[in-house]
Amino acid sequence: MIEATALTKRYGPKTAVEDLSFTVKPGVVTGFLGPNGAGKSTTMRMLLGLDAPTSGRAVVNGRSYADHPAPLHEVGAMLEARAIHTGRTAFNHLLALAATTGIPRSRVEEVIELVGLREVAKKRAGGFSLGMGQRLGIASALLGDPATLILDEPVNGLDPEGIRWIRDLLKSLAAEGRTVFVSSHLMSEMALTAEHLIIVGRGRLIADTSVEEFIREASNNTVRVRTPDAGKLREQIAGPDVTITSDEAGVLTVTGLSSEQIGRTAHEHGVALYELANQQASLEEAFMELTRDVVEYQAVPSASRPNVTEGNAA
Ligand SMILES: Nc1ncnc2c1ncn2[C@@H]1O[C@H](COP(=O)(O)OP(=O)(O)OP(=O)(O)O)[C@@H](O)[C@H]1O
Repeated sequence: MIEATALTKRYGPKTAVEDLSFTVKPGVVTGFLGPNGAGKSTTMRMLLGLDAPTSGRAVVNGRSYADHPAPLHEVGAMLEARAIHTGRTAFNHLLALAATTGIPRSRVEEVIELVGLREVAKKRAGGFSLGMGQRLGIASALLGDPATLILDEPVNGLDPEGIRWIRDLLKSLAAEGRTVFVSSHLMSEMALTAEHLIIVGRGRLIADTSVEEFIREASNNTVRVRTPDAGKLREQIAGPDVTITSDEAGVLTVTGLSSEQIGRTAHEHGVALYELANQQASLEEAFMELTRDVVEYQAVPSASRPNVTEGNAA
């Protein structure tokens, strides 16, 4: 379990993280999402005791990282996959890390197997591809068999096979009851990997939601209706919270009503429907919309900001 409470980090005049509170629970993969510069890495560094918060608290399993007697067994982390001794072999790199905390050689062999690096374990890590470097980073994180994993952008730069591998690994680690907290700036990737999402923009919390809920909101009742009676249907479904547009003869795009409500009204008034379909915004679009609002909110003084009702955007 990871808990951030009113976490704030300032670098001089720059506020990287502001009043951020969230909880990451064990058993599911939690995605930490936000555009570049949103404060994800800074938050992760504070969770790992690598950066001191200006104010607020970051604890893992009830204690700050530094207060854990054997932190490698408690929290495994991968912040910069390339932060490795390039002159050493992958095996020796892990062995050196293990030796500092009394982890046996057999565990090194185990994690090498687990991340699929057996073939190249005796090669110098300096010659590794980005994907192999990421695997080695994950092997280091897993070395102490920790209950909590914190990984910063582990899929960055990986090929589709590598991405799928990490996705499956993270899910299986969570299924074992671990806390898995993984950052990304790609909504589409997180939708496939995570069950829960903490979304940040400009250092602040934007959403703390399940992926399921996010997807449901993203598909926020825009319905495409094709009918030979568009004029009549338009009259029947019009209302104060309903927006109806038409870019094509005989086709209406409706927000503010569900497909069930439209279908029922059409039936009651004898309007034939040729098509009635929920339109789902792509997750990436929904994510950009969500984070764009934060940028606008920050950039435009409130007095000149138009009064936008949430959920009514065209
Ligand atoms: N040591 C530092 N000194 C000054 N500003 C910093 C420092 N570290 C981070 N920042 C700033 O704080 C903000 C948040 O950075 P951070 O790296 O945490 O974001 P991020 O969400 O991880 O983004 P990215 O995916 O680009 O790494 C950025 O504007 C960044 O420039």
